[in-house]
Amino acid sequence: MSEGLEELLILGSDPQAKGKIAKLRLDMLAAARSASEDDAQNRTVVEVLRGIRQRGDEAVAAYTEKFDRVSLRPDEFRVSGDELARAHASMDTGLLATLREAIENVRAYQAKIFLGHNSSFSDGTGIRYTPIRRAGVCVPGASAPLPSTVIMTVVPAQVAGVREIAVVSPPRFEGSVHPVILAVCHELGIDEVYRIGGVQAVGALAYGTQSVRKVDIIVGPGNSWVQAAKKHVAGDYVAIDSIAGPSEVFIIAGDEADPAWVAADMLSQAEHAADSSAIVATDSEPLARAILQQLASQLAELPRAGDARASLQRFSRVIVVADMDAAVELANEFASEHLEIQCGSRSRQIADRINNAGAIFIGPHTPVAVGDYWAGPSHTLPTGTRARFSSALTSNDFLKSISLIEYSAEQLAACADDIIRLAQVEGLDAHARSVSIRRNR
Ligand SMILES: NC(=O)c1ccc[n+]([C@@H]2O[C@H](COP(=O)([O-])OP(=O)(O)OC[C@H]3O[C@@H](n4cnc5c(N)ncnc54)[C@H](O)[C@@H]3O)[C@@H](O)[C@H]2O)c1
Ligand SMILES: N[C@H](CO)Cc1c[nH]c[nH+]1
Ligand SMILES: [Zn+2]
Repeated sequence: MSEGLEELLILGSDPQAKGKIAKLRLDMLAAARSASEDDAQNRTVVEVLRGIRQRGDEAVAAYTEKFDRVSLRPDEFRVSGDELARAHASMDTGLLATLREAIENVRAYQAKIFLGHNSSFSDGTGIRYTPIRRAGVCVPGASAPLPSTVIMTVVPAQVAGVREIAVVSPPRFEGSVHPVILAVCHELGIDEVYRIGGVQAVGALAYGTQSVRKVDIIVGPGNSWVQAAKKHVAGDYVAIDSIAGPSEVFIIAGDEADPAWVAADMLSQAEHAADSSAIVATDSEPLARAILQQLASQLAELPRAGDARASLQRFSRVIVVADMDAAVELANEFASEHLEIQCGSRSRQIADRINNAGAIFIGPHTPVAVGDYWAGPSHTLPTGTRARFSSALTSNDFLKSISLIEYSAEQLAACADDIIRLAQVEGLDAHARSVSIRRNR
């Protein structure tokens, strides 16, 4: 048995297994929901947002100093065009070629699934879609700078036709944003980039300050602070996408799965941050034990082992279930951001039974990294069981629709009595009159 990781194993035959799984889920839920309760994080988020609303730039600078330990004047929030161009010019050409291909994959997929096509029907109804005018995009930069997130958020917005896109990312790289993040922004034609992050950046985008113009929608992943802030401003000040917090993977593995591959995929999400999660459900106890052994040996070789070990200990388990039905039930209950199915030829059939997941990765050759970087669907995905009601970020999230109704005199005459009857039953006489008054014209 692998040293130090035995505690991750939950055997279905253990009388306490149900309790252990329920506790894991509750602990994860509590962490994911913390900002909705009256707790310390919530109080800080409210205080920071109030500061930004009342004092604008001055508060953004003060909280950037406090939380990011970077001192910036408001006229330094925005990254200059020169810095963006320099970052782009100094990018390795091989990396640039790879990024361009990833961008094309995302653009092609987001265009294929785009629903924003106007319709007008012969019955006098129709719908017109318009892109949201101005979007703010959060790009993580504290645990690790994530240039891929620029692609996975900006490209869907561009496909939808969003005219103005402002990117925010914390100033964690020599007081600025990581150059590859800047280079990708430049490559995508984004020239509005701010070296601010966390709650203060979400507040600046939501309310507007002297140097940051208010946006209409804020999207993108981030730590629990960023997501808590998005939740606070949502609906009143701006729209948001989903709550896309600390990364998660749930893996359904059959005895045909390779334990080394399963362990590698667990670690690939566990390394994101100390509050990430990686859970396996398998009907094979020998596989479960082999995965734990692999986890221990691969963890020892991982540069970001600290975060990965912490997230393994907090929110990760290898659960031995009675059969695949039980694994499917657990997967639907955990509603994970990423769901991998490594069950050989049964994988696709099992995938058909999943209702709750941000994205499903089917078969042994589809590690989450394929979606993180390459395939086309956005890697911005709902976490904390919110895949029960939220979805991956897509080009469609940047659309709003306007309903259209245009009746002729004949159409109105044909339904006048019915409308009048419905208005009268609600006691709304003026509604009824607005129809009857048109009758004899
Ligand atoms: N669900 C998804 O789609 C998805 C995609 C990519 C990344 N992620 C996740 O995004 C997260 C990115 O995390 P990150 O660490 O890079 O952070 P981040 O860049 O999202 O946010 C960092 C900011 O949080 C603020 N902050 C940190 N601690 C604070 C505190 N104690 N009080 C007030 N503010 C505080 C600071 O301003 C800091 O700049 C990871 O958990 C990763 O797993 C999720
Ligand atoms: N796995 C993350 C989403 O939870 C996305 C990402 C970016 N870079 C690497 N991975
Ligand atoms: Zn990842």
